[in-house]
Amino acid sequence: MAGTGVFSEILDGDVYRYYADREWKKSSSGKAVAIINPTTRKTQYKVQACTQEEVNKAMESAKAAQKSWAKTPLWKRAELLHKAAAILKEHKAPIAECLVKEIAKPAKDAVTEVVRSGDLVSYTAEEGVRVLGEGKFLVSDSFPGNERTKYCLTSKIPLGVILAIPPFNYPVNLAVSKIAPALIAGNSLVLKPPTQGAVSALHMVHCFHLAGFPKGLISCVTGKGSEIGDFLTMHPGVNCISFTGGDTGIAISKKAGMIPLQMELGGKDACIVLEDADLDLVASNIIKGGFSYSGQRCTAVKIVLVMESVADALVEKVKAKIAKLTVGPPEDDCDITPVVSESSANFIEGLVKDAKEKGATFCQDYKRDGNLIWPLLLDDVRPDMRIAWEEPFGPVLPVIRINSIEEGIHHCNASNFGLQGCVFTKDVNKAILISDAMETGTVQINSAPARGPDHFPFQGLKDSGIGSQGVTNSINMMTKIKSTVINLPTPSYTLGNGGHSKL
Ligand SMILES: NC(=O)C1=CN([C@@H]2O[C@H](COP(=O)(O)OP(=O)(O)OC[C@H]3O[C@@H](n4cnc5c(N)ncnc54)[C@H](OP(=O)(O)O)[C@@H]3O)[C@@H](O)[C@H]2O)C=CC1
Ligand SMILES: O=C(O)C(O)COP(=O)(O)O
Repeated sequence: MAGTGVFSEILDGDVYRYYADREWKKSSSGKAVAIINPTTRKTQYKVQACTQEEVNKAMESAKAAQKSWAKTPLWKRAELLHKAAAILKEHKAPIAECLVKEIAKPAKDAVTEVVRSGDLVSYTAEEGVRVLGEGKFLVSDSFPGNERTKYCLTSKIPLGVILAIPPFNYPVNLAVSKIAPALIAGNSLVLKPPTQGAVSALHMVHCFHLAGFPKGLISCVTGKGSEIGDFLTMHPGVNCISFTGGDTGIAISKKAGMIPLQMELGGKDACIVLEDADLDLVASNIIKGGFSYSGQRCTAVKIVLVMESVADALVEKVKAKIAKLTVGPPEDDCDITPVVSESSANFIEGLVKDAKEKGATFCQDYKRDGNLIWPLLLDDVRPDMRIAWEEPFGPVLPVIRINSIEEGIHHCNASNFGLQGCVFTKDVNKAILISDAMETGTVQINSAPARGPDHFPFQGLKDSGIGSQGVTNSINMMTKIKSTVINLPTPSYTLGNGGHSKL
């Protein structure tokens, strides 16, 4: 159970402690932040509201700890990460329980998130040993005008202190996808978990604590982003920010100093359906892509752009599948569970009302009970409706009927987002042309958008992000290249087999 057994030390009365200097601490603020269970809409957990002084202290400790961590052999860093991964997987049940209670993730998906996170940490340890164990050797005579007098040795060095800020929808997985690359590369890390999801994240951090990472290397400071967010992101002790979330990321990137940024932000992933597509395959992927975790994924299918000639048939197939989705509490492992907050449900409802007023066809009746919104397919959506452009982050999916592929591509590219997209057709040549024309970080051919497998590059164009994630890219992003150049007084050429260089 959450907060019991090995996790009992992270709880103080009914408030979870924050983590710094290898200790679980109570904030001197004396204040707590409530975490509301999306299903019951009652306070489920409480976490510390950390102060600016506590953030300062965590930054100082992170800076000091990073220096000795960078001197720890790579294989030892990897060993500790493997240990943390095993502990995380061993404790998947209590962590999954937190995910169910804090963010209403369906029970089975909650377990999957923890297991996937353990796998990600192990994979990062293995990949780090390979990627960071190699550098480059360059010689000067390949550039015009140079003799072979300079040998350049490059290696990847850590950046320092990484600030990691994940969103509510994957508070464990999108935290470890930042923590593991940071640590394997020799950085230290300060984590600011999302408020909804903070307790799951604290349990995950305790698994790293149990693995034995040194004092100060990892800190987890809790509190509302609106209160401590700016102080964290503008802190002079931060050398890199890895953020996943919404428009907040755009504001952060304007305020942050001259440090590397990794931003994974929102998306309006389009699903373009051509006339020759396998409509059963499309319908299954629309269900998986549009409605899993109630549409609260940045990579969710957020708009279907289907050729008019097959639209009726596709809509019928999707309707039939929606009718089979189970709706209810995450504990019962329902397909559709309450969205994360009342304000999110209100926002979704606003998009639905706007579509209604402007004449969209409702394939189901709109139904809502508290934060629970029944899955809804909106047909005949037009570009003047908000839902054609805005991401609901909920179980509501618009369909726009198109008369040409160009129309579909135009709609996709007119979006301010550019995360992923997908195209369904049996004609692979057409699919490649469409993929090239879509202004998104990834295009999936004949499958719904998805971030995983976690070692694949993951990036957004336009307002969807800066940089690229995925295990290898994150390791590279959290390092910098350092060169050492050996300057020879005279050119030196190796002559190869049988040759003799006169010294
Ligand atoms: N591209 C991607 O991979 C993903 C994108 N998203 C996008 O994120 C949005 C929903 O997620 P949500 O968690 O609500 O996103 P938010 O941007 O609201 O929050 C993300 C994180 O930022 C923190 N935060 C809030 N304000 C600040 C601030 N001023 N400075 C620093 N940090 C701050 C939040 O903390 P707190 O919770 O305390 O407010 C949370 O940890 C959607 O738009 C979705 O598309 C979501 C997941 C993945
Ligand atoms: O945060 C998100 O929504 C993602 O990064 C999507 O991940 P997924 O495609 O694995 O759900």
